[in-house]
Amino acid sequence: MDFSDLQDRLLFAVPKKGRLHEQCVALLNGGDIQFHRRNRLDIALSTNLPIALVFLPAADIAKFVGEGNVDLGITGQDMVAENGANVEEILKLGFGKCSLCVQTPTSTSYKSSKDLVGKRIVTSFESVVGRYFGALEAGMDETQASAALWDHTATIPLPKQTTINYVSGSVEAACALGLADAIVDLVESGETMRAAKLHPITTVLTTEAVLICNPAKHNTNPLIEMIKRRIEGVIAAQRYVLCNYNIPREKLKEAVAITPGKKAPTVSPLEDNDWVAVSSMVNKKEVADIMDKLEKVGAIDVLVFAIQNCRVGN
Ligand SMILES: Nc1ncnc2c1ncn2[C@@H]1O[C@H](COP(=O)(O)OP(=O)(O)OP(=O)(O)O)[C@@H](O)[C@H]1O
Ligand SMILES: O=P(O)(O)OC[C@H]1O[C@H](OP(=O)(O)OP(=O)(O)O)[C@H](O)[C@@H]1O
Ligand SMILES: [Mg+2]
Repeated sequence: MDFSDLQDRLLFAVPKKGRLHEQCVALLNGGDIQFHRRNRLDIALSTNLPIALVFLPAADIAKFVGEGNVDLGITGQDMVAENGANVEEILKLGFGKCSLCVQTPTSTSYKSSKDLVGKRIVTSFESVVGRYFGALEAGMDETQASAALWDHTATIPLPKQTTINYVSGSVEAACALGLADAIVDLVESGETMRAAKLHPITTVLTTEAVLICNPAKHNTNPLIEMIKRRIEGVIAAQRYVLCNYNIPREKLKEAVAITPGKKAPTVSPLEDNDWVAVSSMVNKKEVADIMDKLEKVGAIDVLVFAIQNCRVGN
């Protein structure tokens, strides 16, 4: 493969490994973006669309999209902040959710991030943490310092009193090894933090996986909007199920209040005039509760179907 193979193709970067990789591949499959990735090759040409998939470390994707080397990508919002990348977030994907937290040993009594000004911090998020402590040193409170991370126009001085040291992984080990007074790293379940005898002091930012594009490219290539709609459909299909049931006409209002649907449920007449059939999308997580409620108001033949794929209104 060489440069000419990529011409006239939309370049779409996805994490090559790690936490976001599998779910990204599931989105590509669900959206019928077909590709064959040859062993050890990080670029795969789509076999059914004018797209080239570029498999990159999640940490680099925001930078490549921001600088226009690739058109579209999936990465974490934390990576967008860390790279200070000028990208357009076009869709939140609902996975890779976690928080970037300031953490200290449980044996210490620091109460807030302000207490850590002048101390030694170890992190993989050198830029975000530098700006965060720079903002604290400049007199901002923690909420203002977090907000300033997303403000491209804010000029934040580098921290002068606080020492920020970079490590590429296993950040939680730094305090026990005597390298740091506090660390800043991602927390999801909290298991890693607790195992290292750390506790959270402040949340610097919350993050999830997002579809991002280069701002100059969004309106120039209709494929970007098409991919966004396809991925939205896959996510909605994962999130919702279709619930069908029969209900006495006189109870319809109560039942519809339980299953209002995305826009409105479909109500169809039955041969028996006293009854109607209802079909409605419901949130998968709430389905058992909804079925209990439907039964209580007199619904019968309640059936729940998985949705293979869908397109829903916004
Ligand atoms: N524990 C977690 N729970 C949810 N999302 C996470 C978690 N850890 C990381 N992420 C998200 O996934 C992104 C990529 O993290 P990942 O750990 O896959 O990258 P990495 O650390 O560079 O790779 P690896 O850990 O394989 O070396 C992060 O930027 C963040 O948005
Ligand atoms: O709150 P938890 O559910 O325990 O998840 C948080 C951990 O997950 C990530 O690490 P990862 O597993 O990617 O390892 P790494 O440090 O080598 O990147 C992150 O850096 C935390 O260490
Ligand atoms: Mg990791």
